[in-house]
Amino acid sequence: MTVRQSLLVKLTDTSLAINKALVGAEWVSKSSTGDVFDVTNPSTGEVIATLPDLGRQEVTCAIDAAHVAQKTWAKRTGKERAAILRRLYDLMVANADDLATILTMEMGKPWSEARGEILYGASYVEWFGEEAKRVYGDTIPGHQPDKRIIVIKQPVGVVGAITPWNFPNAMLARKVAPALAAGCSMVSKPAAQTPLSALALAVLAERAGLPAGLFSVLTSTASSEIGREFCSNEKVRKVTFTGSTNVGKILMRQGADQIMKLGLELGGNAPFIVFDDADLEAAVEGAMVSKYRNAGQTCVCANRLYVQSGIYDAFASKLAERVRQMKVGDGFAEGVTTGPLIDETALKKVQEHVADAVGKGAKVEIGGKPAGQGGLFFEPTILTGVTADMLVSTEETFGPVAPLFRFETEEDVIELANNTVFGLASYFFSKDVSKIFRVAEALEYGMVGVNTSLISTEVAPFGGIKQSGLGREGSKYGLEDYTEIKYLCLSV
Ligand SMILES: O=CCCC(=O)O
Repeated sequence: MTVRQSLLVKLTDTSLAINKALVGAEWVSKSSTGDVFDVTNPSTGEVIATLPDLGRQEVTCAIDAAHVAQKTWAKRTGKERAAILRRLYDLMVANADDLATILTMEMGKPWSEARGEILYGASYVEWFGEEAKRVYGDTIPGHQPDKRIIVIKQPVGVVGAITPWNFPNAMLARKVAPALAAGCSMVSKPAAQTPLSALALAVLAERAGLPAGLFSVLTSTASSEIGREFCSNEKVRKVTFTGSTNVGKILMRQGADQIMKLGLELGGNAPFIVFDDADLEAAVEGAMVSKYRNAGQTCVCANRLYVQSGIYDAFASKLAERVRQMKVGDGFAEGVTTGPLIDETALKKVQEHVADAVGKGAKVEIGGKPAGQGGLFFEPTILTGVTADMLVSTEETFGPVAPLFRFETEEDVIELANNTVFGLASYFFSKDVSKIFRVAEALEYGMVGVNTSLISTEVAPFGGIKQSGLGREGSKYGLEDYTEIKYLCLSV
């Protein structure tokens, strides 16, 4: 197993680039089958590491270790758990440059954006470390004179986590941090495209003093096999997953026999609404951040931009002015704002969405095609004259394409925005206070950004309704999702 020189030479601390998987207490360089898989840099297509391709045998080992380790961990005080998480947070910040380099190499996003993700991931570790000391219960006045009722919260136990490639550090950090804070253990399976960031996090967790066995990182291409084991192994008490709605449904079905506790952060189809009375500059800035962050590969990315007739042309032209200044390329190159898409399938989907829209009458204002000389890059794109019969209206594009729909009234746009099975993030821009409350309450979404698209933070509950998922990540609610409520009834 190897990590290639092209990655190692970019690191200050090369021991963060690991070519082994962490199974319980053991770093393993060989799978039981001997299978391996390559990790490639999506900007160059070059192989940067070869890792053991683990299967069911290693998953059960990791779960067994997590089961044993969790019992002791749960007995530690919140303050002790907090101290380890604080050390992990400090290590993540101290090593942010290297962690960002590993992330950009395996995922492609611009290095400064990758560094931002590391700090974002670290913020969850800091937050949940602090919250570890505040897993409060409750007392309830008894229902009979001799009765006293006490509510306590206990860790759910072993958690299986499946995390995505688009935020290889932050999505894992915001699962493992609350799990550990609550007294759970975690067996994680990062996306096969981006396992190196997860392994680096495990190295730092070990350095922070996390007891062995509590946090495994399984490198594998066998996602469905591992998901099935998570859902059917009786030692696992919760499965947390960030990814597609289709896979979320499969996990729900597979977990049914065990009544598995599930945390699901699934697909979105975010509406981004600009009313005539919006602050135009703020709306354009919001669209830039929401639409083009991570080359549009974010579950909370604006997918459908609804712009009211009176401001449509001005918004389209100002947005195009900003998009024209964007630079596509390798995430390590100076001034690059947009990296590659993750793979060929992603590129094909974006091309298909643009071709479908154009075929049905949309106009490409800017972009609209793969960028540069081949590879996985796609030009930041704006489509105008977009209508509800186009694929961009119903499916998540997951690419740097902003389709601008025109609307006339508040009632119309609420209906259009809610006309989807998804309910993750939504955004709107208006200066009218009454309208702000009306629209925010009418949007059927777990998160609503009002005059801002910067909604992701460790202090707020991130999550969706409808087919966008179950549970919340971040905030006090994110910790509660890793606890069980037990009530004690005392006769005195
Ligand atoms: O893609 C999913 C999550 C992105 C975020 O936390 O802002």
